[in-house]
Formats: sequence, structure tokens, C-alpha cells
Amino acid sequence: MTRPIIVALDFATKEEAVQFLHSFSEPLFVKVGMELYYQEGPSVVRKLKALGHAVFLDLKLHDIPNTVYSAMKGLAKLGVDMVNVHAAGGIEMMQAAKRGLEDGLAEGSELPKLIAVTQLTSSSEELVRSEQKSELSLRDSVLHYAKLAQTAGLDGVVCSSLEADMLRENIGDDFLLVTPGIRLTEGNHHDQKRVATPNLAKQLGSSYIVVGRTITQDKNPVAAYRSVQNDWERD
Ligand SMILES: O=c1ccn([C@@H]2O[C@H](COP(=O)(O)O)[C@@H](O)[C@H]2O)c(=O)[nH]1
Repeated sequence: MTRPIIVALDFATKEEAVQFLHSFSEPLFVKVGMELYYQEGPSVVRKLKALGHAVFLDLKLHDIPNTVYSAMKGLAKLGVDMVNVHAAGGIEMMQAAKRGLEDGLAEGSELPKLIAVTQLTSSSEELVRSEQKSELSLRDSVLHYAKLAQTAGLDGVVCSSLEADMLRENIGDDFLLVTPGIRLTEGNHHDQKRVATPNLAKQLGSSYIVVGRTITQDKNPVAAYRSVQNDWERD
């Protein structure tokens, strides 16, 4: 069975997010990012979980290992399904994140999937070379970070769909590849640089696609969700 689409709830308030979700008849897999979490805090996650939605808490932690450990220990208590860090924080930081989740988990709860951002889908080859001053190409940098995440014992990474086939070849099938930067057409990419359609993402090996504005800013979000779903699920 095809995995659910992760819908990015990039709204300023809990009320807007909940109102958006009222149009759907089924529970979704939703993503709470910095915009919503920094306004509403843990209460928004509790509300979404109470409504029956699976939650990816996309806070992209990146700090010293001790701070990330403590932050993850707190987040583990929220009962989220997926959380993330930046792989650039290094193996020790990623291992601390994992330990924090394990230590903070309420008894009987399932450990959230822990994944690491490799290179943001808004980053281009040019940015990686000239602003990050990387000696590696963007694709090699994504592979490098994915290997660090694997060494640290994480469940997977965030990357663009365009690197998914390369990661599958080098890292194997037993690793989650969560891919934002999804667009249905060649139209508006907004700030995303590395984009793919849902179906291309699937063909290249994505485990989950993350879709925000294509659905949330459409005048008929449910119809937009169904279009993404049809493209993602077709062979
Ligand atoms: O590399 C990354 C990591 C996270 N994101 C997040 O995904 C969504 C994408 O939104 P769209 O509107 O579909 O572009 C957004 O919440 C980002 O914070 C990402 O795009 N790229």
C-alpha cells in the first residue's frame, strides 16, 4: 500500500489549521513546522493528535548535543509520530537526539521516527558551492549527510525526490526518504529549487512526500489533495 501524503500545515494559528482539516473526512498525516509551533506550542500538537491525525513535528533541531538531547526528551512526551534534526549537527548530536527521544518516551508509547535534514529543498548547487563553500556537489553532500544519519542510527532523512534514487542505490531500501519540494505541474515552485511531481517522487524511491502550498493554498484543498494522492498512488 502507498504511504500517506504528509500535509504541511503552514498556518499562523491553531484555529486556521483545524478549520483547514475540517474539510477532510479522514484523518491525515500532517506536518507542524516552525510557523505553527512557534505560535501555538505543544497545544497544537495535542489538538491534532486528539483529532486523530498523525503528526510530523518538523522543528529541524540543530544545537549542541546536550541541548538537543533535552529538547527531544521534552518533545517525546507529545506523542508525535516523526521528528527531525539537521544532519549538519553531526553524529554525536544525532545520537543525543535519539537518546533524548528514548529517555522521554511515555510508557507504552511508540518511539517517533527520527530523521535528519540533508540539504534543504530550497538549496541549489550554486548555494552549496558558493555560500556553504562545500567541496562536495549538492548530491554528494546529500549522500554524505545521509550516511552520517545512518551511522547515528536514525530512521531516515529529508532530501529532495531528485536524490532519492541515488540514496536508494547507496544506502538501501530500509531507510526513510521524506521528500518535500513537491509540485503537480511545472508552474509555481515558490522558493523551492529541487522539485518533482508526486509520481516522479514515487518512481525515484521516496517513502513519504511532503506537500504544503499546493494543497493549503488551493481554493479547493480537498480536490488538490486528491490530485496529489492520485498522482502519488498511480503506477
Ligand atoms: O528541505 C526541506 C525541509 C522541509 N521543508 C518543509 O516542507 C514544506 C514544503 O512546503 P511547500 O509549500 O510544499 O513548498 C514546508 O513546510 C517546509 O518548511 C521543505 O520544503 N524542504
